[in-house]
Amino acid sequence: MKQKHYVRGRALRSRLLRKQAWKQKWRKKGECFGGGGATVTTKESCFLNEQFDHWAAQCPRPASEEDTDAVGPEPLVPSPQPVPEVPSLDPTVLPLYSLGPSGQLAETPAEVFQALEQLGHQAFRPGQERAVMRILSGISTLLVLPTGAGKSLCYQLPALLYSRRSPCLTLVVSPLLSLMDDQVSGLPPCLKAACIHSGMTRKQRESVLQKIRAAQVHVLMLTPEALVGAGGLPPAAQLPPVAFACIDEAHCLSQWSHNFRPCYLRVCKVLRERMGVHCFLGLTATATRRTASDVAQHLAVAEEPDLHGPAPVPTNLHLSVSMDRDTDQALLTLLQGKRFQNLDSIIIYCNRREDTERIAALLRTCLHAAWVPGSGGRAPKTTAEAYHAGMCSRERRRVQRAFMQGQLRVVVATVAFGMGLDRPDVRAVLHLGLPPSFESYVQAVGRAGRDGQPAHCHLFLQPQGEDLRELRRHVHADSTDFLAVKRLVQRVFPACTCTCTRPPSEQEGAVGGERPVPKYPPQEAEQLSHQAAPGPRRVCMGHERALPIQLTVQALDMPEEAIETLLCYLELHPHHWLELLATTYTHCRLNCPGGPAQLQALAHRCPPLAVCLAQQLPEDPGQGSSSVEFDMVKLVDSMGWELASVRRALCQLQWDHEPRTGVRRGTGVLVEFSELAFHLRSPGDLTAEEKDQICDFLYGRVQARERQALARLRRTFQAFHSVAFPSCGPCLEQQDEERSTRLKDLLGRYFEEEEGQEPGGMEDAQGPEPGQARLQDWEDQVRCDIRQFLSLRPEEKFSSRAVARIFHGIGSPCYPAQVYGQDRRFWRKYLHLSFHALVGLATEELLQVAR
Ligand SMILES: Nc1ncnc2c1ncn2[C@@H]1O[C@H](COP(=O)(O)OP(=O)(O)OP(=O)(O)O)[C@@H](O)[C@H]1O
Repeated sequence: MKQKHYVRGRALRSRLLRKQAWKQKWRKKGECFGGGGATVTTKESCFLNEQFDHWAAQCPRPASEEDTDAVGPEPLVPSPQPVPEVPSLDPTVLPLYSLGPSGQLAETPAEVFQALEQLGHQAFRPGQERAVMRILSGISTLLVLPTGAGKSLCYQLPALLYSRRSPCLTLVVSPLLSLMDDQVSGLPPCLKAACIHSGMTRKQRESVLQKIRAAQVHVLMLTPEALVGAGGLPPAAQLPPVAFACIDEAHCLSQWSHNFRPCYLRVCKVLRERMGVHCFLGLTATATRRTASDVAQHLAVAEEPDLHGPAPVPTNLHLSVSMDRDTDQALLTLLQGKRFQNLDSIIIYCNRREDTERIAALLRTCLHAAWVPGSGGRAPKTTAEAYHAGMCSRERRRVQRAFMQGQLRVVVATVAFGMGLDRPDVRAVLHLGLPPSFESYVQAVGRAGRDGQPAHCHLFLQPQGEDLRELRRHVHADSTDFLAVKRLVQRVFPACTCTCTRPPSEQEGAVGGERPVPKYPPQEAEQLSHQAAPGPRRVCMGHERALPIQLTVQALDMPEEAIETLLCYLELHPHHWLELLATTYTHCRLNCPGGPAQLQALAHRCPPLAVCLAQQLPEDPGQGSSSVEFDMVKLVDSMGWELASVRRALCQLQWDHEPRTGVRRGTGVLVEFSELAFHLRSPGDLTAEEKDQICDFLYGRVQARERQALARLRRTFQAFHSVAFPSCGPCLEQQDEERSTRLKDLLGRYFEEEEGQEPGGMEDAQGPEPGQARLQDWEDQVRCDIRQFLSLRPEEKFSSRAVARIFHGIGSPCYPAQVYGQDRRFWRKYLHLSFHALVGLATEELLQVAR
C-alpha cells in the first residue's frame, strides 16, 4: 500500500518541486539532443578505453591516444574498432555539368531523365528539373514548393548522379528525428542511405560512420543537433567528400520565420567550415518572401528565390471554416454529414494534447456505430486514436503505422503528427481551433489529397477568440524583459585586462571593428547599423567564455532556447559581436589518489595542469591538495590552446605506460567534466555605451519579434474569421467554392507579400484584441489580486513580467507551472486581459510595495 507523506513548509516544497521539474526537463533534453544529461564522469565508462557500452573486463582493446578525449559532449565519436579500408577519394566534388558562357544552365542531359526513371518517375513536376540541374551544376538553390509537390526528389536525383560519378556523400539535414529511420528506409533502393541522430546508441552511430568512411553510403540524414551538437561528424578528412548539403525545412534558418531554430544557423557554418560544403539545397513549403530572402542569404543563393511556383494550397483541396459555440457537437455533426461521412482517412489537429485524447475518446464513443465505410475497399478497424509528442515513441509509431496502413480512420493529433507523412489518400484534415500561423495551416492541410483527388479541410474557429488567447501565451512565453537582457550582456562581455593596453588614441573611437563582418541583407544591415554605431577599434581580439546553461537559465529566468536565440542575434549582427561555439562541459575536477605529490608530478607532464595550478596558487599558498577544480574554458582561454587538446591532455593523465613492458595502465587519477555550458568567443573591451547599444539592439529585437508574432496571429485569426460561417450547418452537405477560393487567395497573398509592413503596435494601442476584455473593467480587481499574490510570497523577488506570466498561466524556469499552477487563485486568471497591460499594473504595484 502506498504510504501518505505530509510535508511541512510551503517554501521548501516549492523549491523541491521546482528542482524536480527542472531535473525532469534536463533529463528529457539529454535524451533528445545528447546534451543536458547529468554530470558525465569517466567513472561510468570502461577504464580501458572509456566507452560506455561495456566494462573493462569485456573491453575489446585498450584505448588509443586519440580515444582519450571521449568525454563530454564533443568527442562522442571514437573509433575503437578497426576501420575498413577507405577508398582513395578526391577531396572535392566538382559539379557534374558546367554552366554556359553567360552562366545559363546546360540542357538537361539524357542521363538525368534516365535517373529520374530509375527513381520511379516518368517526368519532372514543376520546379524539380531546374532545381536538380542547378545542384548538378554546383549552384546553391532554395526551392519553395507546397507540401507533397516532390521536393525530396531534388536531392535524391543529384545524390544518385554524383555518387555514380565518384564516391561522395550527400548530407541531408532534417529536423524530423522521429521519422528519420522511416525516411531512410523509404528511399529508392538505388540510393544507399543512413542516418545519425541523438536517438542512436554509440555503437549504432559508429557502425554508420564505418559505412560512410567505406563510401558505402550515398545519402546521410542528420538532425541539426547531431551535426553541430554532441559528437558531430568526424573531421571532413576522414569522410568521403560532400557533393552538396540539403537543408530540409530551410525556413528554420530565418529569424523571421514562424519556426526559427538558432541551431540551424550553426548548421550552415559547420557545413561550410568543417565539412567544406560549397553547394546547398534549401527545401521548404512555407516561406514568405521575407523569410525566403533571409534563407537565401544564409545559403549564399545569389538570385531572389522564385516564389511563383504552384499556389500554396492545391486546387483539389476544399477549404471551409465555421464558428460553432459547441465545437465538440459541431465536429460530430460534421463528420456525420454527407460531405465527410464516407471519408475513411481523416486527420484532426488540436492545439492541446489533452484535447487529442478527449476528442479521440468522444469519436470512438459516438461515431463507431454511425460510420459508413467509404468506397475505397479498405475498411479501417479502429475509429479514432490520439497522437501527440507526450506519448511514448512505440505508441506513436503504432498509431502512425495503423493510419498509414488504413486500419485507423481518424487520427486526432497535435502538430507532432504528419511531418514528412506521405500517405497520398488522406481525404480530410480538420482543425479544432485556430492554427498558430498560416504556415502551419498550409503545412497541415497539405497532408490531404496528395493523390490529386478531391479532399476536404475544415476549421472550427472559436467565435470569441478563446484559442487566440492560448496561442498568445506562447508568444509571451518566448519574450523577455530588459533587465534579463542586460544581465545576459553583462555575462557575455565581462571586462578583460586587454583594455589596459589599448592606446589612448584608439580609446577615443577610431571607427571600424577588426573582426570580419558577415554578409547581411542590405535593408537589415542598414537598420541594424542605426541601432549600433560602429564601436572603437578592438584591442581585445576576444576571449573564449563558458556560460553554464543551468545557472544562466535560472539567473535570467529565461529558457535555454531563448538565450541561444539572443546569442545568435549577436553573432548575426553586422558587428559580429561574438562567435558561438559548440556547447561544452566547462567544469573539470581532477583527483589524484597519490595526494599532492602526485598532482605536482602530473603537472610536469601536462602543461594545462601546470598552468591551472599556477593560476590557483596565489589563493592557496603552501597548502597541498590532492584534487583541483577549475573552469576548462577559462584555462583554455588563458593558454591559447584548443579546447579539445586541453581536454585530451587532461584525460591522458588517467593512463601511463608500464616502464618495462610499455603496456598501458590506469594511474587511478580521476578526471570529471560537468556543467554543460554555452561556449562563445567575445571581446572584453566593450565600452559602457557599446554594451548599452547591444542591450537596446537585443531588446528591440525581442520586442519586434513579439510584435511580429502577435500581428501574425491577429492576421491569421482575421483571415479565417472573414470566411467563416456562423455554424458548420452550411458545410455539412457540400463545400462553398466561393469562400474556399477566397481563403486560398488570402493565403497566397500572405506568402507573396513583403512581410513586416504591418502596423507594429502592441495590442493595447488599438484597443482590446479579439478574445480580450477591456482593462478598465478589470483594473481594480487585478490590482487587488496582484497585491494579494505578492503578500503571500514576500520571500520571492518577482519581476513584473513574472507576475504577468503567472496570471496568464505561463511557466518559466524560476516559476514553473508545476509549482505555481497549483494555486488556482492566480494561475491563468487573467488570460482574457492584455499581457502588457498586466505587466504595467504589476510594475506599479511592485513599486508601491518597494516604497
Ligand atoms: N516527378 C514526379 N512524378 C511523380 N511523382 C512524384 C514526382 N516527384 C515526387 N513524386 C511523389 O510525390 C510524393 C510527394 O513527394 P515528397 O515527399 O518529396 O514531397 P515533399 O514536397 O517533400 O512533401 P513534404 O513537404 O510533405 O515533405 C511522393 O510520393 C513522391 O514519390
